[in-house]
Amino acid sequence: MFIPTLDLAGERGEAAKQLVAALEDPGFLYIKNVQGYDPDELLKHTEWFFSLPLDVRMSLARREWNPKNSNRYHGYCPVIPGVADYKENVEFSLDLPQDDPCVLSNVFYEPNVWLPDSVSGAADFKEFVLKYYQSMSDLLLEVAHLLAIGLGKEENYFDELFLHEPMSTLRLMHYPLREGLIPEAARKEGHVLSCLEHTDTVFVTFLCTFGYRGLQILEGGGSWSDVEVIPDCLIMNAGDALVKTTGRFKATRHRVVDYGVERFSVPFFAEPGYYADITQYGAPISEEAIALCSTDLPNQYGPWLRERLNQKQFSDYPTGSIQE
Ligand SMILES: O=C(O)CCC(=O)C(=O)O
Ligand SMILES: [Fe+2]
Repeated sequence: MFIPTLDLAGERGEAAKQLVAALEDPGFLYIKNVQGYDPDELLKHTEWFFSLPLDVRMSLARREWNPKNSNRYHGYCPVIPGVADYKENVEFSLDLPQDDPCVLSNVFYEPNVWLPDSVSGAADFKEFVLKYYQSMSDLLLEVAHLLAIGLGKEENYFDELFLHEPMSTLRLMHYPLREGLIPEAARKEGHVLSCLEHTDTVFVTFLCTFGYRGLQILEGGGSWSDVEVIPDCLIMNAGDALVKTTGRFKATRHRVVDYGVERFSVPFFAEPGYYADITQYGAPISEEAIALCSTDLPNQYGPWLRERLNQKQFSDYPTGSIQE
């Protein structure tokens, strides 16, 4: 399948048109010339985290996986035995001060969890994660501006979504070599999957897969197509919240095939603020948008996300784990 490339160093009007066309179909694109994006540095820090002893990683685990901890939404999620997805990840969001009213009242804004400085390398890791998070947040704003221009609106048309404590999530992922029995649910069309087919729930995702193959997207005709790795480009895809917000575009289904090699990837899930109204930007025109908008789900992003995650039943968010 042809996946177009958006060049952020190119002419903005042209880039805006390309962005809209790519989000329409195939719903995936490459982005090149992203400021602050250095995959080598990102891989170094990602590998560092997952090479820590399991008990150190588990010290950041969400309460679901480590009852001693209070964090429910951010932090570490280990490989879950018996589950078809075979991955571990650690997640970070906006680093708000502990006494911020959002932090005190809302599980989605709970503080990030960090390793103590006594763990050698932890301070560097934190500094890098915050820096990368900021680069991806800046990228989100630029993409939102191009999207607005491409739709014939004022550049700041979507800004309100992201002005107040955006909930974006940075996830560092590791797919270790599989051990033990492979659950039947992980076997599809002669492949073993390490991440099952899904759409992303968020606005858009900026994904780094380093040099690793394995990512596949579902084509209109129903067959799966490999997403080729292009060095120095991020992969971007549309999520359910973009479809709901704009009433158009395509949250393309994707999955990861296990080729029997260890794999790392880093998605940045770009998200509106908890209270952002995600219904106000346009009447639904795509079939998918009509389906997403016709439900009686909440219109504010945070409550909507909670419902969607509960509906989708991802293995890392068991129902109830992120209730208020
Ligand atoms: O690991 C990848 O390449 C993709 C991961 C993914 O799709 C996700 O975490 O939503
Ligand atoms: Fe995904």
